[in-house]
Amino acid sequence: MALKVALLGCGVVGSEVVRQLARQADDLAARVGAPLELAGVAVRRPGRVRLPEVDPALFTTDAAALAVRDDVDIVVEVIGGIEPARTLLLDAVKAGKSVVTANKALLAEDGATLFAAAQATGADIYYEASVAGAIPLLRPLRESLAGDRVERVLGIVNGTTNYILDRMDAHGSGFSEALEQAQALGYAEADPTADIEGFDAAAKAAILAGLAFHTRVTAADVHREGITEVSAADIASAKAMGCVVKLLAICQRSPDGSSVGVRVHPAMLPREHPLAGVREAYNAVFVEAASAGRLMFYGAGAGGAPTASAVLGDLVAVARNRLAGARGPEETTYAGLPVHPMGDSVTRYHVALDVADRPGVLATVAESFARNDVSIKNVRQEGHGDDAQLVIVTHMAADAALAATVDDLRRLSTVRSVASVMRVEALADG
Ligand SMILES: NC(=O)C1=CN([C@@H]2O[C@H](COP(=O)(O)OP(=O)(O)OC[C@H]3O[C@@H](n4cnc5c(N)ncnc54)[C@H](O)[C@@H]3O)[C@@H](O)[C@H]2O)C=CC1
Ligand SMILES: N[C@@H](CC=O)C(=O)O
Ligand code: NA
Repeated sequence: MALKVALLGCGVVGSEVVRQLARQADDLAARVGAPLELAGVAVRRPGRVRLPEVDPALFTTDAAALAVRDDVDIVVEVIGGIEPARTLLLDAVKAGKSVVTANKALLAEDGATLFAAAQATGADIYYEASVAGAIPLLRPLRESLAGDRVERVLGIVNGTTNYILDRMDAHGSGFSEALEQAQALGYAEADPTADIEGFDAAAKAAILAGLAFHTRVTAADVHREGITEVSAADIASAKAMGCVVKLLAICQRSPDGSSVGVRVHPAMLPREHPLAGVREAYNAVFVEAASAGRLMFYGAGAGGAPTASAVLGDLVAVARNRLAGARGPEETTYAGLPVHPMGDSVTRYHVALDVADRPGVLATVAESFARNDVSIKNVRQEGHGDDAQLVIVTHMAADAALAATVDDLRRLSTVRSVASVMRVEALADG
């Protein structure tokens, strides 16, 4: 007997899910052990969706009714955002439906409620597409690495911002032009503020940290900075240092293991760093585990077809579970580790200062760093006279110490302005 699938949302990802379901119907049926049949497709404006693969009678604007209909076994949610997606999925789970979703915003805001409801009814919630699109990452973290101790997860998890930064770096494109291209290619969120201000990456970081450290982490716990402040000058400065600028998500245990840090911000990476070569809308994530060592996951992080691949992989998995009367592994949050404040995070920094080119300037600047316990790795001067700029790279320092140093520097009469402050991530301190 066929398993009936309700599709909620039919935009970039949803329409590709429909196409793949139709194209691969026989193979999917063979893999699952039963055909997967669309029970209905919930859309906002039916007249605007042109999909010859779908019987027009299957379109509905009543997502709420479709999600709990008796004949529906599996609900696939690709609407996005918090509401109505949360209510739709909660009702579906309470009605015993298996759920597949790509909605990281919802999972990072209120995954706990959904998972608790799923536990109560024994329903599956799978969400591989929600982080790093097509890349199998969540199931490896949840299942393959369940016997190891993950120490750090670091990566590029937003395709839109990687596309923009890559275009600015490699083609000299302007920010708005590159964003428009990313939107046209189907990479951006419905409101691209979610991408460029780092909300999307922060939601993904929360999901990754939760799985990696067996701890409940929400988007609100994540330190978030987007890329709107990254200027062409920052990118040029990075280039001069042999670096590129990337938006990174970093989830890390504290050295004593008693807390975790979860942050999203632009950072400079040396060009030889494996993440520096991640171009266009690709994503890549390092997972560092005690026994496995360093693993790297790379692939298409955004776009209709790649994301549909992850959705269909989950669909097959929950369908198989359903037929077997089984359930996928649950979220484990037993560790309950606190998320430490950004000030306690430790990394290196690149600081560019517009200064007066006169004797003693370097000494006053160096004193500010020393006073705050931030050790300087190297200093270089660019320009002379009124155009002089000091570019300083530090060794590892706490974020709070660097912030205090920058406050100090702003008060120095010899420093005209702090032109740029950016974190520098490398594989090892040097
Ligand atoms: N586009 C991408 O590359 C990726 C997207 N995702 C996630 O997948 C989800 C969908 O993303 P896209 O397809 O790109 O967005 P989209 O904006 O292209 O599609 C969403 C669709 O849902 C429809 N919709 C809104 N409210 C509805 C309602 N009440 N009932 C029925 N339909 C409704 C909209 O009209 C739209 O067609 C989001 O959660 C997004 O974060 C995840 C990974 C990659
Ligand atoms: N807007 C997101 C889509 C995938 O999650 C991105 O650009 O990465
Ligand atoms: Na994924």
